[in-house]
Amino acid sequence: MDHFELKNGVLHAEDVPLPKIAEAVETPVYVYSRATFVRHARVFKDALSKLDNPHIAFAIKANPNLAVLRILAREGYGADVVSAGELDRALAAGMKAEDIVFSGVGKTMQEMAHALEQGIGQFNVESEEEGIELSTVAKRVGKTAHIALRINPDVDAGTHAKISTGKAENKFGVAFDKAKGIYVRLAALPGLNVRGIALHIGSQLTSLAPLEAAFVKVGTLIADIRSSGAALTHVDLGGGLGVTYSGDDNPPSPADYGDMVARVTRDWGVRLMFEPGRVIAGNAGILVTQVIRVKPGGGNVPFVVVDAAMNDLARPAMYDAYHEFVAVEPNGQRMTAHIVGPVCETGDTFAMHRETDEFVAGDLAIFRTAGAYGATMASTYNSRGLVPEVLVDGDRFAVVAERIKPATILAAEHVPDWLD
Ligand SMILES: Cc1ncc(COP(=O)(O)O)c(C=O)c1O
Ligand SMILES: N[C@@H](CCCC[NH3+])C(=O)O
Repeated sequence: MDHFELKNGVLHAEDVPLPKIAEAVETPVYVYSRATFVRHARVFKDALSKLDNPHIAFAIKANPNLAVLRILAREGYGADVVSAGELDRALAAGMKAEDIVFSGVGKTMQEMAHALEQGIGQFNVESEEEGIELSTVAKRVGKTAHIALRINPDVDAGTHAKISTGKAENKFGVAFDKAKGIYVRLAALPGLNVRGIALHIGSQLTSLAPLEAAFVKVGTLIADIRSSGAALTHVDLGGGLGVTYSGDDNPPSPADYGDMVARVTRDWGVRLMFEPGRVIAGNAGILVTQVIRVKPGGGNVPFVVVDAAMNDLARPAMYDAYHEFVAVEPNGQRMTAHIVGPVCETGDTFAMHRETDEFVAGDLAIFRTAGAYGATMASTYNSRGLVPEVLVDGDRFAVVAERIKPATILAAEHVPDWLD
């Protein structure tokens, strides 16, 4: 259940009719529900209630909007960041530096220094080389870097290849069989407090089995590392829990996930950390769009051309992802159509042969489950603007990210004198 429902035949975000937002802000526009974010944050936290003081760091790559981060900060969430830009957003939203974890294979030394100066809680170090550089930077700025070593458990997460992160051929983490040696060597370096292990095997996981398999491997590694005399007090289990995009999906519930984690980690004696992204944000947002026109297509299946495109919502083009597409004011009739955007790419196709509400030019529609990896992955391809974001709270709403118009982007470009 989310907070985007039909009331008197019109889709609402909480208590706000979507046509009202479309009229005020124009389309396309991302719309978020504060109540849904809060509910998801609490459901996930409750699912971990059997654990002793778990740390939850929202993976802000999923939705870095400042207002969204403020909601989660108020729910006691920290952040998982992958760049200095994300770090600064989390801080700007009111998240405490000590509650922030810095992941990513390509942290630069400047980013490391910046994060240390801010007092960041933990670096999830993804290679021995990175750990050595971090030691150098920590000494230089006179701070201690608390680190977890990200391991690559080489398990198949059973998700789309482009969002799988825990197979040996993926770029993330250090090889499982090298982890103990790297851990022990990094622990001897100055400026580092090597305190734990991190892992994250992939996103949109619809089964707990690969997660459990990876966590069991971590259990053996913990014992192995401790047997060498090294201390290990923290384990970051990452994110990855899937959400429902279509009725055919059946992702595990946060409660089932929490039970599995409690069972597998019972004897670890560590503080557990989590990095959920999609499960918090996915169904807390939609993309509102308007039908530009309906044109005939081959085999009598029409194209419904909408004003949103692959540059606004990249997931269907990148991962063949399914997003439910429904009318804001359904007339009760149905049609089968291809749903496409205006961008000049064949891949700018949201759905083929989709059975959906009947549409004519001018109708409003939404793509559901667009709150995670939606606005944040937008680009300006085809010199289109960046879609605005609106946050709804009960019967009020606010623009929480403005539309960046093509003219603004054009104004940031310059023709050098010597071209004249
Ligand atoms: C290191 C890391 N942590 C957390 C996440 C969040 O994942 P999800 O949105 O699937 O929960 C990701 C993205 O997959 C990630 O790469
Ligand atoms: N962008 C991806 C998820 C990436 C996860 C990052 N490790 C998606 O939309 O599904």
